Amino acid sequence: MAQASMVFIGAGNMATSIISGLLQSGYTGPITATDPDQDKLNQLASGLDIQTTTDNNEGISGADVVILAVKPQVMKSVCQGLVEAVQQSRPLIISIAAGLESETIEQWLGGNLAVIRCMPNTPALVQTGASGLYANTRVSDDQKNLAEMVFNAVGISIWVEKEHHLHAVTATSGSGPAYFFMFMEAMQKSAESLGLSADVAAKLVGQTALGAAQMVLNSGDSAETLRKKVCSPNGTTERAIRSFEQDGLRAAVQQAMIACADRSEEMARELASGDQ
Ligand SMILES: NC(=O)C1=CN([C@@H]2O[C@H](COP(=O)(O)OP(=O)(O)OC[C@H]3O[C@@H](n4cnc5c(N)ncnc54)[C@H](OP(=O)(O)O)[C@@H]3O)[C@@H](O)[C@H]2O)C=CC1
Ligand SMILES: O=C(O)[C@@H]1CCC=N1
Repeated sequence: MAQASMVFIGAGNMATSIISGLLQSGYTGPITATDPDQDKLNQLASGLDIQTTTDNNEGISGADVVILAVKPQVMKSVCQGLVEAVQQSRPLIISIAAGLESETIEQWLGGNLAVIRCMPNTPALVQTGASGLYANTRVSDDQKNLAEMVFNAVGISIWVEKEHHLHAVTATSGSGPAYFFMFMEAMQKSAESLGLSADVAAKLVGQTALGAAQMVLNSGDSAETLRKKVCSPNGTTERAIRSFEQDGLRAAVQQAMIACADRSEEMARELASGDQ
């Protein structure tokens, strides 16, 4: 495993997930995290072999990879504060911000830089993340391998050839965990109203989601085939599935994912024009 020196700018949820995953996967290269909040940094670093600083420029000094993990709305000012340092050392830049295009980030950092854009998701926290990656033309094969190593440490990663496909990745896996959580919330509430305790409902729903996901990934059958295998003719599942179909579940999912991808595109325009 390549042991590049990495700095995470912004020590929030996603950076914490990725750093934890990297360390658990056996990565021993130097890792630094920066954040304005010293308490947050202390909490992150307790028990972990990483460096921390509240000074972004101090953090990126000597780094091979700079992972931008701040909210999209503060990214411009963060990048502007790093221009001089990155123009001198030219590290690989990886942004995980939703919506924000690689060209915009490259411009904000002064231009002529290798930039990878990544759309990860929160299951990275438990090493079952799914990340979409896009590289601009300045990124070398070694740098691509390094980025893959970072995100494979917290799950799986896939490359997209065209940057606009990241809007679809955002609508699928970036925001996707929230859809499943919502479905699980609804199932838990219904199970409770059918008489189960909250604890039992949560356990059964969580284990069922885990089992279903593992079957989709490992059984070799499609989700459609697996669904049909649960449905006994004129049985209970068939009745439930018919009810979902009648209530328009498929159309509702499609509408929600289109709305998500549209918002991702809208954010890209707003951020590039400085409207946010
Ligand atoms: N959450 C998710 O499911 C996903 C998020 N993303 C993207 O990941 C990025 C990070 O999201 P997330 O981890 O949830 O956000 P968080 O708010 O948890 O983390 C961002 C961190 O950056 C800190 N920060 C703010 N300003 C600066 C600065 N000038 N220099 C250094 N650090 C700073 C924030 O501090 P403070 O809180 O004090 O402002 C915060 O600790 C976002 O761009 C988001 O679009 C991508 C995929 C999924
Ligand atoms: O909601 C958001 O904007 C971020 C990006 C994908 C998941 N969370």
